[in-house]
Amino acid sequence: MTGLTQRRREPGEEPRPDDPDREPPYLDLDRLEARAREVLAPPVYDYYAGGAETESSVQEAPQAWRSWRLRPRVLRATQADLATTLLGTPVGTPIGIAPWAYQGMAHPDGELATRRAAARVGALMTVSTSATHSVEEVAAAAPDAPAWFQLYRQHSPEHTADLARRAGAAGYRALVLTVDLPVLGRRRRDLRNDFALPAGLRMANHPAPDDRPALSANASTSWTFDDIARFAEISDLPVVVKGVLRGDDAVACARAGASAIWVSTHGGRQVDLVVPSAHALPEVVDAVRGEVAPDGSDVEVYVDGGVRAGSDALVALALGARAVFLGRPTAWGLAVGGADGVAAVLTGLSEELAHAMTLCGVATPHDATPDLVVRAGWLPR
Ligand SMILES: Cc1cc2nc3c(=O)[nH]c(=O)nc-3n(C[C@H](O)[C@H](O)[C@H](O)COP(=O)(O)O)c2cc1C
Ligand SMILES: CCCCCCC(=O)C(=O)O
Repeated sequence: MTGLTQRRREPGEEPRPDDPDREPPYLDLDRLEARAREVLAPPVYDYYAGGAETESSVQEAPQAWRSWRLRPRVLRATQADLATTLLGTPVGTPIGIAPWAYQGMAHPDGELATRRAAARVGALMTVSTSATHSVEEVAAAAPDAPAWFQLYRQHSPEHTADLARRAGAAGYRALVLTVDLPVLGRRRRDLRNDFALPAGLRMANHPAPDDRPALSANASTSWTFDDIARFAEISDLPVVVKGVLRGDDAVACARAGASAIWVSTHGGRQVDLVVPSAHALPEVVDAVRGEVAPDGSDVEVYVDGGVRAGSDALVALALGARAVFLGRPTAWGLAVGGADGVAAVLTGLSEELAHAMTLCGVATPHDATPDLVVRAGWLPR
């Protein structure tokens, strides 16, 4: 729309959908989510956005990062470099992609697009068991880029073990056991919508991929501590345990053979009123200090949940996370812009993190130490 027919926009007014200068707002994640909501079918949007029960944990997660304050170091003339290693694998940024299911609902290329985006920006992607492309198809989308495979226990033990083996054979660098889903959380939006995978999409790693399973609150996916060493052996991969929120559990996982602990509330989709990741992280980091992974290196700690800005990520690194993972922001990027959208979200937040690091006198992720943060005394703990 150009020329005389175009009404001048008021300051702060959103461009209309047919406005050609309507660039996707990749750096404003609330607006990006609003844009994704326009393009997604309502039950799909609800599935991605929603959480357990009242969703207070979904709301609280980003706020919890903001209950910390940064203490900048000055006079350091710092040029930030985001490169680091995760379980020995070099990555270009400590901001990675958390596993999230059914990406084909957001974009026809689904996980393939996300994987290509991660490869383009040097970020690590974790691929969900509940993917709409198979473990091998996603690996082949960017064969040289590092990725991890997230494993859910399947009804048949043989099928679960087979998936672990296939992940190893397809070149994934770690197996992520998600332990916070012994049963599915009570997600009121999905119950109300009777949510199921839309026709035409398949659960590609499922034994009967053309089933259209509804998310069932009764499907038990419990792991035990014994599974940690067992799956490391089956796959020949290091095991990351995802969904840990307590120091005692973190130590028990490390002693059972985990190479890394991933602090997560599953995006507030499992337990409502759960302690936010931003507050659980220090306890877990303290607890695993001195714990040794099977290869003799230190047990690493990662975190996700409500990370929406570079400063949130810097707080997480300062509290001891080696990497920070994004869930929903990458879903909104995929829905709005496919691989370009995911890459833009990752690049935007990584640039913000580098900027925050420079402003705080932090040269590398390893230089983000606990003295850099303090709890904001005037906010509820
Ligand atoms: C739509 C959706 C699907 C998810 N699917 C999985 C999954 O298949 N496996 C898993 O371990 N976690 C899953 N998660 C949890 C994410 O890995 C991650 O913990 C969470 O999204 C991080 O919070 P954030 O969305 O606020 O960034 C899912 C999260 C969302 C939003
Ligand atoms: C019975 C397992 C379904 C898991 C679906 C994916 C997931 O983790 C989610 O949060 O949704």
